[in-house]
Amino acid sequence: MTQSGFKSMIPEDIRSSTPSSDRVAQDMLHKRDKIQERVATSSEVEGSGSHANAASGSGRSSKRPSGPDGSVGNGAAARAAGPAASSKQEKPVETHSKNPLKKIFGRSKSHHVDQGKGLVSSNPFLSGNDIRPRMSPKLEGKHRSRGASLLHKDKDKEKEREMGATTNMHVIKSSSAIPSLASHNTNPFLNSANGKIPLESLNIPHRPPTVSQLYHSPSSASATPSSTSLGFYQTEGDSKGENVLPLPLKNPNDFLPESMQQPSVMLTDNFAFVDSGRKTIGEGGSSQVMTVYSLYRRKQVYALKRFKLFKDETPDHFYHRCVTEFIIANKVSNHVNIVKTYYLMKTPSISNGPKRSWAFLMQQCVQDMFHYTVLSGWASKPLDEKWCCFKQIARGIRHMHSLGIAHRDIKLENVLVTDYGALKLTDFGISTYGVEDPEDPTSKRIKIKGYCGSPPHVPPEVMILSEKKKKIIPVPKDKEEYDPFLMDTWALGVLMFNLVCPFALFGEAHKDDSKYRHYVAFHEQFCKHSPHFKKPGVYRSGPGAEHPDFSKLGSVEASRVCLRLMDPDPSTRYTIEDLFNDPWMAKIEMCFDEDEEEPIKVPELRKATSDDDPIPHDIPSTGSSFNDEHWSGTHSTNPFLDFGLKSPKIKSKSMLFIAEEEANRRSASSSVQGSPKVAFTGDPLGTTLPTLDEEKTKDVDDDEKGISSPKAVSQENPIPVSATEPGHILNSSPSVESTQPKELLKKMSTLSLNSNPAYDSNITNDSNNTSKSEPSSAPISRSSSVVSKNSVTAQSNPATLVARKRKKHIFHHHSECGGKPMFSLK
Ligand SMILES: Nc1ncnc2c1ncn2[C@@H]1O[C@H](COP(=O)(O)OP(=O)(O)OP(=O)(O)O)[C@@H](O)[C@H]1O
Repeated sequence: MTQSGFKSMIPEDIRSSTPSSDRVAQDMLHKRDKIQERVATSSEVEGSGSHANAASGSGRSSKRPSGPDGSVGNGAAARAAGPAASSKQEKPVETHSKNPLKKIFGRSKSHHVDQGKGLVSSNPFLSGNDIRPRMSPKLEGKHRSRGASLLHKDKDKEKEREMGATTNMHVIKSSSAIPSLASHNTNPFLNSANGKIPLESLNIPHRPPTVSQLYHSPSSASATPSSTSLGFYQTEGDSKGENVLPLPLKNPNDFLPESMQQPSVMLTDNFAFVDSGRKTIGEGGSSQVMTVYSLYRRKQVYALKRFKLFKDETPDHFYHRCVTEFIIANKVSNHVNIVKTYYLMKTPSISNGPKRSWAFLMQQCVQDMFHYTVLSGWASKPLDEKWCCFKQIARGIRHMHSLGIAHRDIKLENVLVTDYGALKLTDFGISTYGVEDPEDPTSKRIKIKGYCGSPPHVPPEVMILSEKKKKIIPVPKDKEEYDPFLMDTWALGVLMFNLVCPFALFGEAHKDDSKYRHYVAFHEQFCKHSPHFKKPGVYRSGPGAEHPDFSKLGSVEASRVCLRLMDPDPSTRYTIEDLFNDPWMAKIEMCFDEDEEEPIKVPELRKATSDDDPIPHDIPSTGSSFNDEHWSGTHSTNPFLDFGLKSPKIKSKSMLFIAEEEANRRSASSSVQGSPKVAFTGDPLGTTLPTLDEEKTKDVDDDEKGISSPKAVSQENPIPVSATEPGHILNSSPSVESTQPKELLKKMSTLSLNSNPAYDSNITNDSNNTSKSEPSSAPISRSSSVVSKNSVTAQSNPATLVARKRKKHIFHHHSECGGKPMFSLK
C-alpha cells in the first residue's frame, strides 16, 4: 500500500504528529513567520543575559504560551491547576458517570524510589546508594517525594510524611473516584505532615568513566550521593519546579564512557526545533518531549526528550541522572521493539519555551499504547492483534534482559507506537543492570533492594518494600531484595491483562489491598486444583469460566500465560525465557517481524562546535566511533529502510559534496540574515550564527549564547579530533517517508474515542484506596480525565486527540514517592 494510503488510515489528529509526515515539515515552514515574530517579541520581554534568565525562571514559566490543552507551555502549572480545575468539571461525574472517559482505566503511578541500602552484590550503585531519584508529578499534582531512605535511613520518617502528604494531595485532586473513595479511606499515611527530605549530592567525575566505573566502582564519584536536598522530587509538579542549569552547560562527553563519545554534542549544530520548541508532543515527570528536524533534511524529524532540572536538584545530580539513563537507553536501542535513542545533547533555552538543558535525541513515535487502549474501539479489536502487541513488548523486554538490564517500569504508558506499526519500549529512567558486570550480560545475576515502579505493575515482593507498606507489614531481612527481571515479567502480566481488560484487577499487589487478596486467593485455589500448573515445562490450562476476568483473555492458554506471569511467588513466576518457551507464545502471529527493517534514518551529525572554534566545523567522516559501531546495523544495511518498498539509491556524500552543500547553505543562510536578528540577542560578542539556518537562529535565546551560538557553545569542546561521523554523512540521500501500512495501525486508526461501553463500568478507584474498594475487577480511575479541566473536551473530540495526549502525560504514572534509583547500576 502506498504511503498516502497508509496515512489515511491514521486519524487526522494522530497524523498531524506523525514523525515523518510532510505535514510536520510544512507546518514548520508555514509557521516560520509566526515563530520569528514570537521570538522577537519574547526577546524583548525576556531581556538578555543568562543569569537574569536563570533567576527569573519561574517568571518565564508563567509567561509561556499554552498549547491547545493549555498545558504545553507550562506543564507543571497545568498540573498544579489541573486538579482544581478538574474538580469543578468532574465532581458530578463521580464513579457512576455514563461518560466512559471518566472511567477508563487510568495510567499507573510510578514510584521511582529505591529505598533499600545495599545489595547482595557489592555494587554500590545497586545498593542503598544506588538511588536514582525521580519525580512523580503526573498523578501527584505538585509534589513527589524521593527515596530519602535510600540514602539516609534516619530520614525515613520525614520521607514518609512527605509521601503521605503527597499521596493525599493526589487522591484529592486527581482522581475522578475521589469523592466516593475518600470517604472510605483509612490510609494512615494520607494525612501525614509534609516533610523535607535531604539528599546527598553527587561528585561528578572529571573524566569520562567507563560503563563499569559508572555502575560498579565504589569510588566512582559519578554515582556517589552526597549531601543535597531531595526537595527537587517534591517540587517538580510545581510550575516553578524546573530550574535552569548554570552556564556553561557541561559537555555530555565528559560524562560518557569513551566508547560512547559523540562527535557533536550541541543540538543546534545539526538540528532545529519544530515550532521553535514551544510545542511538546509529550511530557513526563522528568522531561518534555518535542520535535526537532535535521538541518540537512527537514523532513527528517526526531523526538527530543529534554530533561528538567528539578528545583533543588544539583546540576551534578542532574547530569548524572541523564547520563545514566542515556547509557541504558542507548545500549538497548538496537532492537525493533525498543525506541532508538541516538544522542545525548546540550539544548539551548528558547524564549517562552524550554530552558537550556540536556536532552536525548530519539526516534519519533506517534503515541503510547495507553492511548490506544483507551480508545473506544480498542475493546472490539481481535485478540490476535492484542497478542501481537503483547509479543512485541515481550520481545523488547527479552532483548533488555539479554543485555542484563531490567526495565522496572513496564506499563502501557511506556510503550510507544510508531507510524509503521512497531511497538517500542521507552523510558529507562529506573532501568537497571541486574548482573554483576554490566559489560558482561552473562555474569551472575544480582538482586536489588529498594522500592520503585508503578502499581499495580509492581510485583508483591517489591511492593512490600514501599515505605508505606513496610509500616503495615515489616519486611523480614531475607525479603529485602528482589530479582529485577522478575519485576518486569510481573508487570508484563499486568500489561497483558490490561490489553484486554480496561481495568485493574487490583490497585497494589499488597495484602492490604482487598482486591489483591482476592486475586491471591484465586491464584492459590487454582494452583491447588491444577497441581502441575506451575511445573516447569508443563503447560496446563489456565482459568476459563472460573474467573470472570481471565476468561476474557479468550483462551485457557492465554490465561495460563497471564497467571504464570502474575504469579505472586517470584520463585515460580515465568521468566521472560519461560514466556517465550510457552507454546502459546509461539502461536502468536506477528504483525511486525523482529528482523523487519524499520523506515527510519539515523540522524546526521555533520557539524560540531567547540570552545576553540565556535564556528561549526565538519565532522570527519572516517574512523570508528561508538556510533559507527552502535548503529552499524542501520547504516550498513539500508538506512532508509523503505519497509519492503524499493530502496532509494543511497549515495555516499563526498567531502567535496558536503563542502559545496555547506557553501550553499551558508549563502542561503546569509540571505536570510537580513531578517530580524532575534536570536542570540544576549550574545556578549554580538554575533549571530554564520552557518545556522534561519529557523535555527530564531530558535535560540539570547541568554543562551553560551550554548546556542557557535561562540557561546564553545564553552567546552571535548569532541575528539578523531571523532568520526558514523554513517551520518552517508545518510544524506532523501529520507524515506513511505511506510507500509500495518494492519495494527490500520485498525487502530479506525478507533474513535469515548464510546467504549467497557469503560463505563467498574471504574473507580485510586490505588491508595484499594483496600476499601470492592472485589471483582478493581478498576482504577483515569487520572488524566480527572486532573485536566481540558481533558474532558479533548477526549470527547477526536480532533483534539494529540492535545489530550500531551495533557495526559502530565498526569500519568507517577506517585508520591517518586524516588528513582539514581545510580542504579547504569
Ligand atoms: N520518542 C518519542 N516519540 C513520541 N513521543 C514520545 C517519545 N518519547 C516520549 N514521548 C511522549 O512523551 C511522554 C513522556 O515521555 P517519557 O515517559 O519518556 O518521559 P519521562 O519524563 O521519563 O516520564 P516519567 O518520568 O514521568 O515516567 C511519553 O508518554 C510519550 O507519550
